[in-house]
Amino acid sequence: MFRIGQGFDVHEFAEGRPLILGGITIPHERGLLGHSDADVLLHTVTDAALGAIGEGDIGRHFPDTDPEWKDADSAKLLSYIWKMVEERGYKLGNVDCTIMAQRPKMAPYIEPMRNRIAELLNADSSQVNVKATTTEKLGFVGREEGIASMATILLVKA
Ligand SMILES: Nc1ccn([C@@H]2O[C@H](COP(=O)(O)O)[C@@H](O)[C@H]2O)c(=O)n1
Ligand SMILES: C[C@@]1(CO)OP(=O)(O)OP(=O)(O)OC[C@H]1O
Repeated sequence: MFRIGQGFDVHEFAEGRPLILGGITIPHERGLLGHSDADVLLHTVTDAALGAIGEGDIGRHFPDTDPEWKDADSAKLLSYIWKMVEERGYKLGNVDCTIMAQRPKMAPYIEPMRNRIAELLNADSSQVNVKATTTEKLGFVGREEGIASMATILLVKA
C-alpha cells in the first residue's frame, strides 16, 4: 500500500538570521524569517509527510502563535511528524525536493542536506533527492526576497 503527499513553502530573507536548509547551516549574508528556524526545505518534507497520511499541515500541528515553537528546530518538528508516519505503519519509499533560490549556490550543500533528511526519515540517502533551481532572476525568488521549496513524498506500508 502506498500514500503520496506534496509540500510547498516560502520564507522571506531577513538580516541577522542564519540560513538553515535541510538541517544544514549554509554560509550566506542573510537567513530566512520564521517563527521557527525557518528551514523551508524541512517544512516542505514535513508537509508532504502530513499530506501523505491525511493529517493536515505543519501549521496545524505546530501553530506559529504558540511560543513553544518559537525558534524551533525544524528537524525536531519533522522527527515528531515522522514518528506519526511510522506509528501508522509506513516507511519512506522516496522523497524528491526542489529548492528555488537565486542565491546562494546550493550545489556544495546538496549531499549534506540529502544525508540529514535521510537520517531524519530513518532511510537511506538513495531514497532522498534534493535539487535546486534559480528562477532566472524572475519573481520574488529571482529578486532574492526569499526562498521557496517543494517536496513530493511516497510512503510505503512497512
Ligand atoms: N541556488 C541554486 C540554484 C541552482 N543551482 C544549480 O545550478 C543549476 C542551474 O540552475 P538554473 O536555475 O539555471 O537551471 C541547477 O540545476 C542546480 O544544479 C544551485 O546549486 N543553487
Ligand atoms: C513552523 C512554524 C511553527 O514554528 O512556523 P514558521 O517557521 O513561521 O513556518 P511556516 O511554514 O510559516 O508555518 C509553520 C509554523 O507554524
